[in-house]
Amino acid sequence: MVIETQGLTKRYGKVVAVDGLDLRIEAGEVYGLLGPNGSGKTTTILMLLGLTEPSAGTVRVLGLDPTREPLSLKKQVGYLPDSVGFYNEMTAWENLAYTARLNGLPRDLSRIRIERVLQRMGLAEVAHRPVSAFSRGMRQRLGLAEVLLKEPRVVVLDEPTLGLDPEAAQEFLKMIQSLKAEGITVLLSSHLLHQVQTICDRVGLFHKGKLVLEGRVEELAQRILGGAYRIRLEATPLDGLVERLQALPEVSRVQTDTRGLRLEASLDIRPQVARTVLEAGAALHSLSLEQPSLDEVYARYFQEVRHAA
Ligand SMILES: Nc1ncnc2c1ncn2[C@@H]1O[C@H](COP(=O)(O)OP(=O)(O)OP(=O)(O)O)[C@@H](O)[C@H]1O
Repeated sequence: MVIETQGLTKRYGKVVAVDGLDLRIEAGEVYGLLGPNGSGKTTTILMLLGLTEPSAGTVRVLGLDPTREPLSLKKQVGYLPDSVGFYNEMTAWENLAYTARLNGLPRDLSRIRIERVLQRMGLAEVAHRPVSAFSRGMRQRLGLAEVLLKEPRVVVLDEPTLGLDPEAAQEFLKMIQSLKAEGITVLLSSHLLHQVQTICDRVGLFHKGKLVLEGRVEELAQRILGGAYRIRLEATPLDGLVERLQALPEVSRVQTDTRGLRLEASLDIRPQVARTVLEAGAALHSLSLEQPSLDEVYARYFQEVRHAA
């Protein structure tokens, strides 16, 4: 087990930021800590890194106690905080060289590694430009390059896609995923389930400091939402459409609301939906894939729990 916590708890006065967390993450896993603002993700990360001390419970990362052995831990665990600070007037290369020096890397080795990480993060061409000219996406990639300089065994990323446009976010997620191929264990936090679900092996959903749901993404989406895909459409007239759409084998439910129809389906069947609407003689005004929000997953989860009780 690369990361293991038992009963991990952090209190700030009366606030219980993290409440009795039992987390087990294996080598080479990409694990997503998910949850709304204030649910305890950052506090958990800080305890895993030894940057804040637990109020109760135990933490082991690579077998080390982060509070007692912070230096050994820091050598093997890379951390990308939600906002990375660079020296703006320095170039990407100079920033990395500075970090390498702080990490005590010999000059020759540091040169080789800097080349490698810049190349890998797609920053080789801008290596000698000042960081002040970098976009948020480039800064994040430089942040990850910096983390990879020490060739860590574990990488922890706090809200890595925050503030990135969808394309930059996808690109960055792919880079994170590529770490897995090298056997690096990745822990990332996010409140965007739909964004991270493509790269995580497992996710844990936080709610008020507690891990309320954990598992493989497909299982969760399938289990909690009954269908991984939400399709929204506007068409006129709606008469008879609900029945026709309901009859599609992939569709598990159809709902009408003020904006039109909403389907849940086991696959992305937008082409079949379009065909069905047109065959019904209706006009199709819009058709899109809706991503389930994390709140919805929670809502459904609690509904299910109540129902079971
Ligand atoms: N240093 C602190 N002092 C007091 N309370 C804190 C401190 N840090 C966090 N908290 C509280 O602990 C709870 C969990 O916060 P945390 O930052 O871990 O959540 P989060 O899930 O990371 O949220 P976000 O998505 O906003 O980053 C919140 O209620 C927060 O207000």
